[in-house]
Amino acid sequence: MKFTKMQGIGNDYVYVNCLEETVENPGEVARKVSDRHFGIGSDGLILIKPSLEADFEMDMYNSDGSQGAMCGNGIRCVAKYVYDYGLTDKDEISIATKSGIKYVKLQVENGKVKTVRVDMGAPILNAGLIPIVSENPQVINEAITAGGREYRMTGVSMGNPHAVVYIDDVKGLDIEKIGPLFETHPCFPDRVNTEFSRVLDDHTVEMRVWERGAGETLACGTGACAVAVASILNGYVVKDQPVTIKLLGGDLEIFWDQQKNTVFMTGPAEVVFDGEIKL
Ligand SMILES: N[C@H](CCC[C@H](N)C(=O)O)C(=O)O
Repeated sequence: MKFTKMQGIGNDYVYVNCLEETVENPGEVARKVSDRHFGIGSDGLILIKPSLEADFEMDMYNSDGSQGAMCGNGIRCVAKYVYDYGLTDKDEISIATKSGIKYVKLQVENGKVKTVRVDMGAPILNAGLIPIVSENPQVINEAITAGGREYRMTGVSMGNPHAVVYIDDVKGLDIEKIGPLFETHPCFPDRVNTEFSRVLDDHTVEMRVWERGAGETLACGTGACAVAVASILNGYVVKDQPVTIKLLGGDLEIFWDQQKNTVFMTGPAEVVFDGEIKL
């Protein structure tokens, strides 16, 4: 199977052009190729497919083989792939995902995509739709107990579920211990991606993420969007202006246009190498 390894601020996936390759049992393939010792090494597998409703389709799988509904760092790399590898010459493209069609704008330099701006769509705040079990219609700064400690969380879906938790010491967090406790917490029926965040100033938030189905990754695009939305809802950062989200792998610029109620994410996408693997 031919593949291209790509990364968006360190959130790395194996990309397969399914206009040329056929991938049977993608969940199993994701588990196999993601292994950083016996496989290629990645946070998961992303299939680039033809689409009848959009220019292309993105089909994303976490490293545990579970299918994700949306992937922010992944969609930027899909956009780069289809332009740089000659599948399109358009600099504005539509990509169908399990959480709807997303529209992306490419910033091209010397014939290659450098950065991508994605319209990530409207944040979903209704608890039942995220989903988060709560007696409140929205989960804003709500108490949750995990590992015998109480945290305050804000729930946001960007097509996939996120719990944004504000803590004082992001760098020193034992995320390997607390991350799984959130991921499998009974109040998240579909599991959850958890962003452990600290507000640095009224335009900047730092975060680390424990991803559903992948563990700690260096970055999470949908998670960065969730953190920006949660930080605005809690009044921690300015409204109607871009917010910088600082992740282990780099920064993303997030702008929640509350007039249009849609979230824009802007960031880089890089090719690491092309390869072929015998499955
Ligand atoms: N683990 C996520 C999918 C990947 C999201 C993340 N890598 C991003 O960039 O948005 C989930 O199961 O919902």
